[in-house]
Amino acid sequence: MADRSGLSTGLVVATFGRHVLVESPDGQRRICHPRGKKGQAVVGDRVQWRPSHDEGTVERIDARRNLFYRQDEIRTKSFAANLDQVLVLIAAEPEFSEHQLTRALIAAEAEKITPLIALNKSDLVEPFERAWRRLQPYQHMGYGVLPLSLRLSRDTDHEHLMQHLRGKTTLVLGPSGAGKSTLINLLVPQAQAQTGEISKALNSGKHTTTSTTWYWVDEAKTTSLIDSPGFQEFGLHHLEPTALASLMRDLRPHLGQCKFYNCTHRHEPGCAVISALAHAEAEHPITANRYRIYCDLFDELSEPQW
Ligand SMILES: Nc1nc2c(ncn2[C@@H]2O[C@H](COP(=O)(O)OP(=O)(O)OP(=O)(O)O)[C@@H](O)[C@H]2O)c(=O)[nH]1
Ligand SMILES: [Zn+2]
Repeated sequence: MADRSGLSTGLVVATFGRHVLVESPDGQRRICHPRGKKGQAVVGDRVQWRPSHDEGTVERIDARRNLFYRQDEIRTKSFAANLDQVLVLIAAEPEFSEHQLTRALIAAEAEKITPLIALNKSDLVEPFERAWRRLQPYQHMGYGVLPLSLRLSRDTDHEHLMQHLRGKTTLVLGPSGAGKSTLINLLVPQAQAQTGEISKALNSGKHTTTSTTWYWVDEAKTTSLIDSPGFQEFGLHHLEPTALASLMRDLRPHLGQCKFYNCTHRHEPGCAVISALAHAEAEHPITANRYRIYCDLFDELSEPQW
């Protein structure tokens, strides 16, 4: 419904280039174009839009609770907003990257939302045990790890997943081959149809294919998933390198205990983080892998941005 200024509210459910698909509270969807060069709306944005013919223009983007960036080799770009949760789906096979996992956890921590890790393919017993062991430090840090076998235990997995997802907007992130499509099709059986509809709407408008997409899981529209095909890594460039350690749950307990108040924890004498590295049995251990990832990210965030 339009207000007196002629503006209607809506939710951005897909994006394609600078154009967005906006869903009205009554469920109607239409393509909206940005007004001028103002900020780009992303999936999850609540917007004020104005109809023009059978399309519309986005006039305003409502204040965001949070904003997430994705990154590839070339650039960083905002792509999702107003999330409640990030679900990192990894699997026994292919072997997951701790670097990617850590980036996801840091991106979520920076926005004060709780990430959930799901480890798929528990039917592949040996690789699963290996992967589970690799995740032990993360469980120790307090992250929940949900074991799944989307192939063998669909019904129980469905129930367990829903216990975590119900009532929330969750971004699903997973490296290729972990089972992300399987998971989305399990939770949103009509996902392919929804995507088909979106492509149709876009093709008729001569737009390119959609990237990030919002799916309603339930008819009452209380639970939703966001899928972003090809999405592998969060962009972290909006973070200061000096903020990194406080966003890593294993490093955080050591902060404030280094000799230098502005310690970067990379080479300084009397560094509590470096000293924790040497003591695997400490109350808050730091693994060599996590420390290396910290150093890599510190360097990455210290590089100038173009
Ligand atoms: N063994 C086993 N295989 C599974 C399980 N879940 C999914 N797979 C298989 O893993 C492969 C990848 O699953 P997809 O759902 O296509 O994975 P994806 O993450 O969407 O991968 P991309 O399409 O490459 O992005 C498929 O061959 C699935 O059948 C599981 O629980 N156990
Ligand atoms: Zn230090």
